[in-house]
Amino acid sequence: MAKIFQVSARAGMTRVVEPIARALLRAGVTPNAVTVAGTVGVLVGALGFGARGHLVAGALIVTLFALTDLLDGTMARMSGGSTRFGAFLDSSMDRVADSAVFGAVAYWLATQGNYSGVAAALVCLAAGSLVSYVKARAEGLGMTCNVGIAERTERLLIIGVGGILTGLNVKPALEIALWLLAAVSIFTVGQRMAHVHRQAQQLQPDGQA
Ligand SMILES: CCCCCCCC/C=C\CCCCCCCC(=O)OC[C@H](COP(=O)(O)O[C@@H]1[C@H](O)[C@H](OP(=O)(O)O)[C@@H](O)[C@H](O)[C@H]1O)OC(=O)CCCCCCC/C=C\CCCCCCCC
Ligand SMILES: Nc1ccn([C@@H]2O[C@H](COP(=O)(O)O)[C@@H](O)[C@H]2O)c(=O)n1
Ligand SMILES: [Mg+2]
Ligand SMILES: [Mg+2]
Repeated sequence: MAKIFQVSARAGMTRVVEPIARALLRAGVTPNAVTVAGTVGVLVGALGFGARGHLVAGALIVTLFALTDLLDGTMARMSGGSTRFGAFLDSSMDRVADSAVFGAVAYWLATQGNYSGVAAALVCLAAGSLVSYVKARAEGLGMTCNVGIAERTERLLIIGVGGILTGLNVKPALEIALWLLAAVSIFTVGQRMAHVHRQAQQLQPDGQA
C-alpha cells in the first residue's frame, strides 16, 4: 500500500520534476549540488522556523526542499551520471534532514513543556533512523530491504500533517501524529528485520556455516 502510494505519487511528480531537472542541468548545476542544497533548505525550514514554533512556515519550507530529493536522482539519470557517491550522499543527507526535522519538533515541544510529545519525537527520531539503518545494513550484506509501511515519504507526510494542523491551532494534532508515527516506525523496523531474516535463511539456512 505504501509502495503503491509512493510509486503513483512519484509518477505524478515526474511531469513537474523532469523539465526542472533538464533546466538545472543546462545551467550547469550538478545532482550533488542539488542534494546538498535541498538538505540545507530542510535545515533552514526545520531549525530556523519549526524549532521556533513557526510550524506552518517550517512545514512548507521543509516540504519544498524535501521534494528536491526527487530532482537529484532524476538529474543524475538524465545525464547518464548516477554515481555510487551520489547514492551515498543522497541517503546520508536524508538522515541529516530527518534528524533536523525531528530534533526541531522535539526542541519546540520541550519549550512548550510538552514532555510526552518530546518523548514521542525522540522515539520517532530513533525508530526512523533504525528503519533506514536496517535497510542500509541489509544492502551492505548483499540483500534487499524495500519493504515497510512507514518509509521516508510516509514519515515526512505524517509529521507534516501533524505540524501544519497544530500550527493552525488544532493543538493536539502534532502529538497524536508523533505517537502514531512512533508506532508505525517501530512496526516498520520489525517488518524490515523479518524480511531480512527470511532472505538470510534462504541464503544460509540455520545450522549451515
Ligand atoms: C497538510 C499537508 C501537509 C503536508 C503537505 C505535503 C505536500 C506534499 C506534496 C506532495 C507529496 C508528494 C510525495 C512525493 C512522493 C515521492 C515518492 C518517492 O519515491 O519518494 C522517495 C524519494 C527518494 O527517496 P531516496 O531514494 O532519495 O531516499 C531513500 C530514503 O532515504 C530511504 O529511507 P527509508 O525509507 O529507508 O527510511 C533510504 O533507505 C534510501 O537509502 C534512500 O535512497 O523521495 C523522498 O524521500 C522525498 C520525500 C518527499 C516527501 C515530501 C513530503 C514532505 C511532507 C511534509 C514534510 C513536512 C515536515 C514537517 C516539518 C514540521 C515542522 C518542523
Ligand atoms: N546526487 C545524486 C543523487 C542521486 N543519485 C542517484 O539517484 C538515486 C536516487 O534517486 P532519487 O530520484 O530517489 O533521488 C541514487 O540511488 C543514485 O543512483 C545520484 O547519482 N547522485
Ligand atoms: Mg534523491
Ligand atoms: Mg534523498
